[in-house]
Amino acid sequence: MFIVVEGPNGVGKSTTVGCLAARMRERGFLVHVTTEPTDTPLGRLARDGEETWPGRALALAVAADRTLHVEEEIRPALAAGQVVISDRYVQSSLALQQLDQLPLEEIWRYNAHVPPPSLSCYLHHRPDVLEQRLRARASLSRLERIGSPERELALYDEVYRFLERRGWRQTRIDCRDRDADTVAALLLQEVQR
Ligand SMILES: Nc1ncnc2c1ncn2[C@@H]1O[C@H](COP(=O)(O)OP(=O)(O)O)[C@@H](O)[C@H]1O
Ligand SMILES: Cc1cn([C@H]2C[C@H](O)[C@@H](COP(=O)(O)OP(=O)(O)O)O2)c(=O)[nH]c1=O
Repeated sequence: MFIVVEGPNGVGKSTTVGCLAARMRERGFLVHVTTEPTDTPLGRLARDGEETWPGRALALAVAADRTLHVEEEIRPALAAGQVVISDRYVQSSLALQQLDQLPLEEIWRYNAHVPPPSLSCYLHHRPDVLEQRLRARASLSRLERIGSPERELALYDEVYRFLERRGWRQTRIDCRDRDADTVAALLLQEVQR
């Protein structure tokens, strides 16, 4: 089982992934948690380049990192019988690289070769709450500065419809008035279904 958690900056992806992993481990699953960009030389290069590179270079670097992530980490963990939960995957590129004016079809071409997850979980929330959370951060990345929670939510909605048409298994969870563990419990129900 390969589960990905997606959504705009500050929506609670990392926190929810932690809660979902804990709930699954309690139920006896072997869980491997991972994140994109990865904590590898290629992933760190993409993170460092985000501030200054042209959008297309960043899109390609992130797609290269994802390709290696699949081959060297995700597939081996799945083959070993682990459940893999990734904080960000293809949807992040389809949404975020559009902030750099790249067309959706071009971003899709860079990512079309990686396997679809068993389930992609899109977390969403009210834009004003996300804005408040971003304001609490010490610094913002370039993409956080040029985008906005409202724009990111609109892009993720568009990407959700785009992937529906391509037959991806997805679920969309409203995080309003739900703590991270409640969101994780809802995700687990979806996973079990
Ligand atoms: N469901 C939730 N309800 C309230 N606060 C949350 C929830 N999920 C996450 N948070 C808080 O929101 C902030 C951003 O969460 P984080 O997991 O870092 O988001 P992301 O990984 O999507 O950027 C953190 O301070 C976290 O504690
Ligand atoms: C996964 C992914 C990340 N990124 C960029 C967005 C962010 O600026 C940067 C780091 O991702 P982010 O999830 O914001 O990392 P963290 O919260 O750990 O700092 O990578 C893309 O541009 N496309 C992608 O597909």
